[in-house]
Amino acid sequence: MARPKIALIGAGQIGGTLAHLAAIKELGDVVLFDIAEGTPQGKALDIAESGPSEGFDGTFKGTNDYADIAGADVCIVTAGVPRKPGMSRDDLLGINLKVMKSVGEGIAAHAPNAFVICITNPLDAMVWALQQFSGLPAEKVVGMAGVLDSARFRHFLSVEFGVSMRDVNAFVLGGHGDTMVPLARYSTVGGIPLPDLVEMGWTTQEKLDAIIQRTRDGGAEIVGLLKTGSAFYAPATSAIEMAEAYLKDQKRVLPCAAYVKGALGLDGLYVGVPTVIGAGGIEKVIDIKLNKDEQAMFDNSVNAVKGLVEACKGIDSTLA
Ligand SMILES: NC(=O)c1ccc[n+]([C@@H]2O[C@H](COP(=O)([O-])OP(=O)(O)OC[C@H]3O[C@@H](n4cnc5c(N)ncnc54)[C@H](O)[C@@H]3O)[C@@H](O)[C@H]2O)c1
Ligand SMILES: O=C(O)C[C@H](O)C(=O)O
Repeated sequence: MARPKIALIGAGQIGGTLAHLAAIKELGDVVLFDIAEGTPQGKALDIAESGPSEGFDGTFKGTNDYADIAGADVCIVTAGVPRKPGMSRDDLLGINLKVMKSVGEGIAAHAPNAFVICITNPLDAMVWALQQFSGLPAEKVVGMAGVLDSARFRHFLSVEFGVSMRDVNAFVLGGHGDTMVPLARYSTVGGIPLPDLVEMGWTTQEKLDAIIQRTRDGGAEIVGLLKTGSAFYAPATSAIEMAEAYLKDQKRVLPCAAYVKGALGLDGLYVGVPTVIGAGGIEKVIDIKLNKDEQAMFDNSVNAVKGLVEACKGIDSTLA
């Protein structure tokens, strides 16, 4: 059977890391696309030349021509601009919306059957716009954010509790911005929910609150340290986890920015929710039950995302 084809739209920091991870995990043949001439070609060749030592098979092509993504099974989109210190993700909306238009048209023309994972910020609005511009089915177009935000939460918790990250599970829902909703009640260490761990005296509510806030600020913390760009290792790993779930029909339960109509009281919006990813793309949105406080935080986040979607419609009248 032929290897799957993975198209990476954007060959910057995340795009290059995605290509390297896809190579090491032997997920398929990789095409790196970018408007910058030489960058995708150089990264593709560099990664291919690591093959003999690493011992992977697969082909790696860099290109500036959308025709080369033809027939891709998965497209992962990082094309656009990252924020700089002092900026919010939302400040990228105008510039990255234009990028989503050209990327959506490129995917529609050459890879209409692909499972598309958007990473470009501001994430929830950009994945919505990408689905609109490409016209692909909503269950095949999804945004990566919840896996990353939850991984940050899990990492901070594992350090606090002094346990393996493998035994920490966490869910962060809502929009990928300052209003994101880390759900303590649905997050566990060794299967024990965080509120119970506070009651047991293993940590304090103050420490847990600080970890939740650090999770919300996780992207900005890295932007502040790097100064010239944003996180790329953990974002790439998170998107590869989603791509692998699709390619191997793993039925993974992952928090993603999915199109939600009906569940969680939503009437057609891309926002972070628990999903099941398998060969059908987003096969299920889990209609998680929230308590009053959680619902208020989720509603606040939903409203922030709705505001960004309206802003997109104001910029590009074809979206209205
Ligand atoms: N969703 C998340 O959790 C998450 C996490 C990290 C970063 N991001 C976002 O991902 C995006 C990419 O981040 P990065 O660090 O890889 O940035 P980067 O600047 O390193 O790479 C972006 C690449 O996009 C290319 N590009 C620009 N316009 C293009 C177009 N029209 N078509 C094709 N390629 C184009 C650029 O040439 C560049 O190589 C940013 O918007 C960033 O904010 C999101
Ligand atoms: O914070 C950013 O600008 C990038 C990304 O959204 C992240 O969370 O790392």
